[in-house]
Amino acid sequence: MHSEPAAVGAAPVVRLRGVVKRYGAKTAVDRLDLTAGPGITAVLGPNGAGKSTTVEICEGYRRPEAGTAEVLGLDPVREAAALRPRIGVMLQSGGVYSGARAEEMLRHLAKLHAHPLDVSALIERLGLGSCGRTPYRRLSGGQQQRLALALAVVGRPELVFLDEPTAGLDPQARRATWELLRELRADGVSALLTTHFMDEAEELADDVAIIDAGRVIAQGTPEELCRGGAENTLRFTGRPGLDLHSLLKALPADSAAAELSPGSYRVSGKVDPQLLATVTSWCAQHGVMPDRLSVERHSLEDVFLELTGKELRG
Ligand SMILES: Nc1ncnc2c1ncn2[C@@H]1O[C@H](COP(=O)(O)OP(=O)(O)OP(=O)(O)O)[C@@H](O)[C@H]1O
Repeated sequence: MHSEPAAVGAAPVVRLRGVVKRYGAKTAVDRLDLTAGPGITAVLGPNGAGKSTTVEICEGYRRPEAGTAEVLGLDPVREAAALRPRIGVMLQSGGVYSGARAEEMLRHLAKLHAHPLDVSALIERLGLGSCGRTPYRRLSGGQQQRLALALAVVGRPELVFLDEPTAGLDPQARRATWELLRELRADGVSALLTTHFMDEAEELADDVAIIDAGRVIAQGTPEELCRGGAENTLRFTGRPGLDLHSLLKALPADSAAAELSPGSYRVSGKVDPQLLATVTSWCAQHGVMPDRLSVERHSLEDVFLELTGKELRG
């Protein structure tokens, strides 16, 4: 289920090959291959899968023990001086002087770039208007996080790295963050983000890479992953006690049918238009009116669970 990113033919913004990173005896990243094209790439994985380490390697903060890393065609460690002005990094709170005020910091950083975003609009967009003059240390956790995002993008980088950009934000701030990232994408800014939120990946990402135990185990658009990773389910209600052996005889060999509770049926397998037609035609032959007939597509969450055997939050 490994496929190239959405923008086929476009130069990758990130290309990792055989990357290994160990912390003592612990192999955090294990011969990892990842190609991210332009647009938004979400990296999903259970706790401890190696997501942050992978992003830190791309940012040039960690040097891999083996393998190669290329970001915008450059080596993030050896060519850091050339790369830094072209990327944005969302730092955790440690990177900011605690007495600095939000707006001052943004205006200062904007001046260092040739084509910065409009600072006032960015402050407004991220709901930082009321705290523009507040020293950093007095901002709430959510405000500090939104400011970190603003600082990462104000210089209009070609590529921005975001490690769990919306963790801990309220729903409104999450939506505002998504909208900002979509606008930036339309403006040609690419993003590589880690997230624990499936809806974030489904809403935002052009491409999703699922990491487990230090390796990319699946990659594709959310649609590709949902289509390729799992079977779908068809549900209907009818009168209780239908002859499921007879129904199964009409269905392809790899299908299954069950009466979950009296009168509530589930058919699983390769649910395609042909299977749907077979079920409804079998119902017609047996005088059954299939009420509440629905086809449920597997979500990214189902695919993730199936591939990793783990919930997103460990
Ligand atoms: N500085 C470090 N020293 C020792 N071990 C580390 C260090 N940083 C990470 N690890 C270990 O390496 C593995 C991968 O960690 P990493 O933070 O990259 O995973 P992650 O997917 O980002 O996890 P999470 O979702 O919990 O943030 C984990 O087992 C972690 O405990």
